[in-house]
Amino acid sequence: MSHPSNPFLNLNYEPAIESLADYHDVVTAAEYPLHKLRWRNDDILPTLGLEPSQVSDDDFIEAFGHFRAVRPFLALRYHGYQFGEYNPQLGDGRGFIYGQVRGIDNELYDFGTKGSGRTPYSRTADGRLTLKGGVREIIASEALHRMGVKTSRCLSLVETGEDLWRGDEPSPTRSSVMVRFSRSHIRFGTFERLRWIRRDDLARKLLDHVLQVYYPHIWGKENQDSIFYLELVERVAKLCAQWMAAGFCHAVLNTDNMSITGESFDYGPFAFIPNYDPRFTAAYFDHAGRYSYANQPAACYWNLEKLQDPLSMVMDKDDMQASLLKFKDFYRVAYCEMMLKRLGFATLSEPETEDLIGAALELLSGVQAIGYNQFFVNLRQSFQPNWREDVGNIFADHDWEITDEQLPLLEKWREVYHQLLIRQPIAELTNIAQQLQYSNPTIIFLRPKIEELWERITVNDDWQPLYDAIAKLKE
Ligand SMILES: Nc1ncnc2c1ncn2[C@@H]1O[C@H](COP(=O)(O)OP(=O)(O)OP(=O)(O)O)[C@@H](O)[C@H]1O
Ligand SMILES: [Mg+2]
Repeated sequence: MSHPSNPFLNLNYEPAIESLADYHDVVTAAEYPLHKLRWRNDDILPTLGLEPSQVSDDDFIEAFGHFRAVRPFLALRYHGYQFGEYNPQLGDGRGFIYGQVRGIDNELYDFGTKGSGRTPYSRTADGRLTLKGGVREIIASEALHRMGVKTSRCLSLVETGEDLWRGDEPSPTRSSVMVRFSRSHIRFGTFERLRWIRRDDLARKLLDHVLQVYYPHIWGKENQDSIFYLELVERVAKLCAQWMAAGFCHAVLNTDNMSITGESFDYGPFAFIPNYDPRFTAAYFDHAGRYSYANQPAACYWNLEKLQDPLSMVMDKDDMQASLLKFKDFYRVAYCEMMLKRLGFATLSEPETEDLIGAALELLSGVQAIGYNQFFVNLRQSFQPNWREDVGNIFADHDWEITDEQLPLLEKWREVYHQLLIRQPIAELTNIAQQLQYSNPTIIFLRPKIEELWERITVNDDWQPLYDAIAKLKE
């Protein structure tokens, strides 16, 4: 059954990482008893120069379920620090690069699989992805994308009809294979492996590749390596700030899950925080809270610092350390920018920004009954131009359970917000309302919500609630 017209098989794939030869193994895809397309991300197709109407479900299944090949499948080699311990036995154990293709934005993108079968790096594991794991990854990436986080997306999810056994899901559980659309699958751990095998030459070659493809504005400049590391620090700090503002806890910030492009990916035991609790920890196995919500900036900093070891094979370490010290400032600027937007403002003066964010976090921290993202949704939905007229109008009809002792926290926030509104011209109020809509999607994917959607799938095989929930992100 050949489909010469399948648009995915006719894209102009580029042998980018493939031509470098030293960073992958060629592997084969698993064959499955079933191929049911459960998710196709039509939002991504225009970036590939494709109209959704030109691409059939069968096209998706042929390319990303049967894995009809255009280029060789490449399982990438990498190591990584996992919860602080170096692990030289990693690598793509259940995925490969299906192909790399240039978007109409002229950026190079990866189609990377997850759950596509065993590879030389699978160790004792099955090379598979659970259907629930696939669904959760779709939810995380779509929600984060909507909230302005630089993230990979899921291009497709195909259910594959196998029984899988997992400790963290009622088993047997259903299987799937996902194709992820991402800027790059080159991880910090890709460089760490080169240090372990003591190959300065390969580190140089890989870094040149990274610069040419993902940092072309730096490539060829004097001090290009130094500028690269500084920009990576900035990108990672910014990404981390985006997670924090979104109330997102990634849960597994190991160096094999850190992209060299500063893009967020690999959504396993992640969670959106229910309320503002800095110690919130998403992974049940993270007993020490290493990757708790509030530890994420420190974890990213630690990962960037560790990356200096392999990069020092080709560039100066003291110079990198000096750049790393700027992490905090980059983080702060990006965090304030994101939070301000969520609160309705494009820019404010520095003291105004500090006051507003400070009052919001004090309120959310002191009144745990107000959900973190719920607060921003309530703000979006309650905001009225008449808030400017009288502080008493602000959240006048809220239904949060607030005790008398907690009331001053709300009063304080109201006061700060009111003062800011007074200083805005009246014409600015529509911009605030728009900004609130833009930055605060009304659907929040807390764990009970995800479980509810999964329940409908697992009990009734009803996928509509999931599709509806994701469509709601567009509002
Ligand atoms: N079911 C599995 N079969 C084979 N290898 C696996 C399996 N689950 C995880 N691994 C491997 O264990 C390591 C850590 O897994 P982790 O969950 O961070 O990555 P992943 O989710 O598999 O992939 P990615 O980081 O690309 O999203 C990776 O090398 C991964 O390939
Ligand atoms: Mg991973």
